[in-house]
Amino acid sequence: MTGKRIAIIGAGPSGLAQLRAFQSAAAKGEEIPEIVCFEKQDNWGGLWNYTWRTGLDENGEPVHCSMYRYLWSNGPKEGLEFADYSFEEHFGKQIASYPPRAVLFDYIEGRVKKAGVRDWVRFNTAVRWVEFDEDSGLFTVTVHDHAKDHVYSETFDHVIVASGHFSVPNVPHYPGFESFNGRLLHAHDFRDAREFSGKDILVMGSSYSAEDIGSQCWKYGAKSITSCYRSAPMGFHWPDNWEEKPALERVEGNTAYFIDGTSKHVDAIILCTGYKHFFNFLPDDLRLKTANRLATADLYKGVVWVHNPKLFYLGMQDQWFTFNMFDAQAWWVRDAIMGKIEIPADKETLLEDVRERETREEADPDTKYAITYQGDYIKELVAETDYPSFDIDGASEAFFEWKKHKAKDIMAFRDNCYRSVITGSMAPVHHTPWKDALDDSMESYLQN
Ligand SMILES: Cc1cc2nc3c(=O)[nH]c(=O)nc-3n(C[C@H](O)[C@H](O)[C@H](O)COP(=O)(O)OP(=O)(O)OC[C@H]3O[C@@H](n4cnc5c(N)ncnc54)[C@H](O)[C@@H]3O)c2cc1C
Repeated sequence: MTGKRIAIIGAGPSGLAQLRAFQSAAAKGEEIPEIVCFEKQDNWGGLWNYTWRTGLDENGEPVHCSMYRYLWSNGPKEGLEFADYSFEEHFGKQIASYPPRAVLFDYIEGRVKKAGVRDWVRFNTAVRWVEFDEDSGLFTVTVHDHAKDHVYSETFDHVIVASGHFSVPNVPHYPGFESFNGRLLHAHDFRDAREFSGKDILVMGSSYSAEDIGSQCWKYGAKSITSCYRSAPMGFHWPDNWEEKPALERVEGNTAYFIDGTSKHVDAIILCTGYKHFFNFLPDDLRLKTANRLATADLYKGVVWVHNPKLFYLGMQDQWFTFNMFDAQAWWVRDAIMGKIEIPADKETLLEDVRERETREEADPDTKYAITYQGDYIKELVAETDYPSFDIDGASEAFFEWKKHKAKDIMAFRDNCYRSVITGSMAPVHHTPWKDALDDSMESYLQN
């Protein structure tokens, strides 16, 4: 141990990447700081730690999970595979490209189980407040240990915020919502598509949640899907009983009225209207305020808080890449903390880096460019650490193919398969159960 103490907030994929990064240095005989990871849930995995609960959890904390019962990987697994722990290593064979939620949870967990870092996590422990003291140069982290029902504080040299940003829903209001005669919910609280079987559903929004929740409801028997957009339609070839409309204007009884003058009877409205970056445990001087974008505000190299470089954030970007990007960030943050990477002392230099990233992002909003942009970002970080280098352009290629396959057949794109850039082997074809089978269990999936 170096004598330093590090607090990690959250044991989702980002926080777990950080644990693995430090453990891999320790495994090479390097002296590492003391690591304490605070996790408010009773298990690790973050959003992938599925719960049926909505609203408050068993401790009275807001439920973190925004995933649903029949959630299957949205992007191809070849775009997110860990470079130091392949799917083949975990499952003993290559698996299909779009696994169900439980399979991805198992994979994420497999690596940290192997690393033996569970003791570094304090479960059922919610971070309540973080403060920085200029004189001592230390952070005080105050937490609530729900198991003991005890609030306590400890000091740390660095804090790494890995608490995610897809849990606090952005909930708009429209006239008539208060007297709507059906079910009205945000995607954060959507759990089981079967609830909407036989119903006319309005899905508000045009991003992944709208696409996927609408598709789920359709596949599990909704009578009709109407989706409405603010800026542009999703533009896929939807089934006959799926209609895209422009923005909602108001609701009266069970009728939704749209700005083009049309209307539709709906039984349920699902708000796929996004999430907020929300950190109620951080004071103004430490709190990230950013839109969901590739170049987050105020983060040097996408991870260092420019106003206090002892504080780091992981996974705060809009996400094309996920697990491998969190790894690239976590390895980089580890090396910055361990003094192997130097963070410029001059704040202006840090801000210049942020501005340069913003300018580059704004130069071309095209999707293909966004994937390349984020791939280049990962390359940049990986080049500075000992994270195993891998074919990031190949991983980007999987995303390009994914976009093409979605455009071709949005309801069956998950039947496609891609080549692993880590092991080089091709994923087997798997026909996802999109019409009849409700079985998304890991056992059933792995039998294919
Ligand atoms: C509906 C949905 C579908 C998705 N599908 C995919 C997909 O198919 N493929 C993909 O790669 N990505 C997907 N994602 C993206 C997802 O963001 C990432 O896969 C990943 O979960 C992000 O990891 P994270 O660790 O940054 O955040 P999270 O997974 O959100 O984990 C954050 C952790 O921090 C903990 N925490 C929060 N606040 C506190 C606190 N105050 N004190 C202590 N602990 C705290 C939480 O309990 C949680 O465990 C999806 C996201 C959503 C919402």
